[in-house]
Amino acid sequence: MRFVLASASPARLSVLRSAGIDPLVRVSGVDEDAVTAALVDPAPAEVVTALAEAKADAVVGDVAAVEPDAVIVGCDSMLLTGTGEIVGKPGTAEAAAKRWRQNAGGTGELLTGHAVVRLRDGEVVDRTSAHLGTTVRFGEPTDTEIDAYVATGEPLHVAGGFTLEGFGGWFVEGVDGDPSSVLGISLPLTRKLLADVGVGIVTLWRTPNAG
Ligand SMILES: Nc1nc2c(ncn2[C@H]2C[C@H](O)[C@@H](COP(=O)(O)OP(=O)(O)OP(=O)(O)O)O2)c(=O)[nH]1
Repeated sequence: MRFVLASASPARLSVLRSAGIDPLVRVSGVDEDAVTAALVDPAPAEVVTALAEAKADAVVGDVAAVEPDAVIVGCDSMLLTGTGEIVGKPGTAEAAAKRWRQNAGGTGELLTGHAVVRLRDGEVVDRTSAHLGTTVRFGEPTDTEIDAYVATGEPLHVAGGFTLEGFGGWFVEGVDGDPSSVLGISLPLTRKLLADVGVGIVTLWRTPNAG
């Protein structure tokens, strides 16, 4: 059975590879704004879960044609700020700097939606989804540090404008909860969701002597 990651995220791919999975990557190209706009007064967790489901569903046809027996995993991460705002990737240097000035010294909750779709003989036979929140405690970078961090370009393209394991790590005091979920995919939650559709994660691990 093949593990399919319906994501362009290098972080998600790295987390999975480090944990013994060599996914087939299929980028969904989902219009996240359109999916979100179709939701009626959604709670933040509903937004990330709906987006994860849309991403997984978007690649079912392509995957079924090449891997009729597969599990497809889609994810979406956003930051629920201390002021109750749900934000994605800053996209610009100005937005990233502003995000850090607002985050500094406070906490936020990094929400990651997860969706799993199981294919057998090219047909969807099961699906499940859930979200996970991880509390992030932000440090207090100086203006000089914020400017330098933004100048790396890193915060522009990640949810909430920070990373745990990259340049952002200097400015994150800690997390309460699953750190892999902050990187973009929760390993323990994905393990549970795979079990819910009858797939044991250890059956998907690369064999020890694989090249
Ligand atoms: N390396 C790293 N990336 C992070 C961290 N926190 C969030 N991210 C990344 C993971 C995702 O790539 C991105 C969140 O954006 P999305 O969930 O929309 O995924 P993305 O657009 O990257 O790809 P996708 O929509 O799944 O094809 O932020 C972190 O601590 N470290």
